[in-house]
Amino acid sequence: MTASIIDGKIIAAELRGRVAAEVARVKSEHGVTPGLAVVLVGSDPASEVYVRSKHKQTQEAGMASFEHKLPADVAQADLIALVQKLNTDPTVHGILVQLPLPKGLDTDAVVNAIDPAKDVDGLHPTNAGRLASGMPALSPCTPLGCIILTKSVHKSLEGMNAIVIGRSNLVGRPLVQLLLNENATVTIAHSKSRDLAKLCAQADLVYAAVGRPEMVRGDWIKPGATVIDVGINRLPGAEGKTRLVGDVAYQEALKTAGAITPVPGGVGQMTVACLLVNTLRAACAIHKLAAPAV
Ligand SMILES: NC(=O)C1=CN([C@@H]2O[C@H](COP(=O)(O)OP(=O)(O)OC[C@H]3O[C@@H](n4cnc5c(N)ncnc54)[C@H](OP(=O)(O)O)[C@@H]3O)[C@@H](O)[C@H]2O)C=CC1
Ligand SMILES: Nc1nc(=O)c2c([nH]1)NC[C@@H]1CN(c3ccc(C(=O)N[C@@H](CCC(=O)O)C(=O)O)cc3)C=[N+]21
Repeated sequence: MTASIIDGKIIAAELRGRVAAEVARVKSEHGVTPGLAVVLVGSDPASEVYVRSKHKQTQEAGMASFEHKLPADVAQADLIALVQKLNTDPTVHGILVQLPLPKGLDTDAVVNAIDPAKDVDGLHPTNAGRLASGMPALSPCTPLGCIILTKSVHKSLEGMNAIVIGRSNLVGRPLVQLLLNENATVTIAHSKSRDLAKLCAQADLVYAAVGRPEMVRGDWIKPGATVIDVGINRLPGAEGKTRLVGDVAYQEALKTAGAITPVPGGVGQMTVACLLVNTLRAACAIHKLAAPAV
């Protein structure tokens, strides 16, 4: 069997189209232009890929995009002061602080300083707690994108066996919560899990969010399973360039999976599109408008 390829580019473009239409409506009917502020401290290769596409796509959707680049040795107090300024800036509806932060900065303190109403990454404990309690919340973009991609293959995830490999606050944990909301049966694996291959073999849905290039092998995958590869790993490529690979051995998995996301062109595309969705949602909630139809 050769897996069908889940085209994140197309699915994300459709979603961005719906966001752009709603942004145009909110602007003309209510005079509100949703605005996203991105804070990048120092330089991290994975973060830079993300920042590039975010800026462009935010503007293409008709939103305002603000970028704040700070040096890696910025003082904690100055970073928090910037977040607090963005909290009170009426043109900003979404605040995203790129992670990981350079050593020496207290990530929890920075995330906790973000106004939960503007927390488009869904990282603030208020949003994480609301999601875990089954309440409406701003949820992290990558897990939201994973669910949309899965639903492009399976209308309902009810009763399906899912495995999420990785338990970070940004990806693994919130993805588990969203899968529970879809009534999937979820196994959570991490660096201390035993016999990942055996755990994977039982899963109809495999989510790899580890940060280890091609760790998940083709023969771990149950024939016909849907594989969602979250990993973005940069490896040295031809002619001194770098190439991106996922956490799944793609060529191997193609042979056993029923459907699979490529890297690039899969989950990463959806992360940016869902960030636009969250910014639009935040803007509507802040201005007490009805939730957008996206
Ligand atoms: N496509 C996209 O839009 C995005 C992609 N990413 C990518 O996704 C990947 C994961 O990101 P993120 O969640 O932030 O990473 P983290 O480093 O925060 O978390 C990695 C998780 O993987 C687990 N892990 C590490 N080694 C193993 C192992 N050998 N076996 C099983 N589990 C293991 C860790 O377990 P433990 O908790 O025990 O340490 C941890 O829970 C990265 O490649 C990142 O670049 C991230 C965000 C968005
Ligand atoms: N607070 C915070 N929130 C995040 O969501 C967050 C973060 N920090 N830090 C870095 C990681 C990584 N991440 C990516 C998102 C999209 C692409 C993306 O657009 N990928 C394209 C690749 C484009 C190319 O080829 O260059 C694709 O996969 O098709 C990549 C990486 C979000 N992250």
